[in-house]
Amino acid sequence: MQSALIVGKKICSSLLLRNWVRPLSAASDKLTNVEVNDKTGFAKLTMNRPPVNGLNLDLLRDLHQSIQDIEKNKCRGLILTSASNTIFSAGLDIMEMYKPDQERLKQFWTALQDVWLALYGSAVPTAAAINGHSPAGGCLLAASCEYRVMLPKYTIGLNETQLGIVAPKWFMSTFRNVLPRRIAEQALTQGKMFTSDEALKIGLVDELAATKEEALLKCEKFFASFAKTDPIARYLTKKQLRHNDIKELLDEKVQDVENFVLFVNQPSVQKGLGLYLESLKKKAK
Ligand SMILES: CCCCCCC/C=C/C(=O)SCCNC(=O)CCNC(=O)[C@H](O)C(C)(C)COP(=O)(O)OP(=O)(O)OC[C@H]1O[C@@H](n2cnc3c(N)ncnc32)[C@H](O)[C@@H]1OP(=O)(O)O
Repeated sequence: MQSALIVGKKICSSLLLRNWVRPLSAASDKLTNVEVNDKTGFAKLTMNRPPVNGLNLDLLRDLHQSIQDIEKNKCRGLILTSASNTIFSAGLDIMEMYKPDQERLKQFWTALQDVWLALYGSAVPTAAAINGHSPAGGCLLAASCEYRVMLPKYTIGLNETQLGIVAPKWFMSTFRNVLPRRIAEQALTQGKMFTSDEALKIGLVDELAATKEEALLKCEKFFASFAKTDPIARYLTKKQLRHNDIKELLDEKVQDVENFVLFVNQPSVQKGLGLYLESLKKKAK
């Protein structure tokens, strides 16, 4: 795993946080980066897997570790964002699902479940500064946060049905937690990708911002809105509201992995994924 915790722009060497600092590998190898503002206590968690922040096993494991670290350090807010100028995250790395190694496939799905459980259930207030396109798994991450600020002229949505695949129940509950049920149902069945303006209109994002810096500031302003609330009361309220969604996955975690493995291995699904990958590569040329 290759993520680095940086406090106040420099690697933290205080006694309090010494255990936190995981060994740094070469900068080009880092998949996530955490910077904590030591004045505000807000953590910025940046995904950095070029070109599109495809969520592969390694990035998911890094994300999970970083979320846990932020939580353990009792940061006062977590802002999820991307190092790319145009892509928040392209969602699941389809290469993990196409002609997969079976053991890795299980680990991959388990890692995604763990990231979702940690982010959706986080005790720390969470926000996403969506500074680029955010399809499928990218949208799942953003929607798991409590607040979203998006830059203009990008797209966001759960587009699974357009790929001929079915988003699992917990993807859908995450959407339903943000959107009115009827809009969620239409969007999910159509596999609709929303422009930033459309996303704002339906409430999939809370605000638009002209730049990433402005988006980060707006996320911080959201955290500041909790200044007069008790953090434990705040967390317990969030926990109760999200309890059923979390419990549903926890109760079926192993079965959910089995369902995923079974689904992915179907010849028709493999064929569809292969064609989709080809179309992405053709488009890139
Ligand atoms: C099978 C059972 C499943 C059960 C449920 C699973 C739920 C699934 C959730 C998911 O997240 S599935 C993934 C859905 N994601 C997408 O549909 C996004 C696809 N990508 C795009 O739309 C675009 O790439 C983009 C994100 C809008 C970026 O466009 P841009 O023009 O900037 O870059 P590209 O030239 O298209 O891509 C660069 C490079 O990256 C490859 N790539 C893009 N997305 C993915 C991906 N999701 N997985 C793997 N690889 C991806 C793309 O092919 C290009 O590769 P190269 O040609 O450079 O090798």
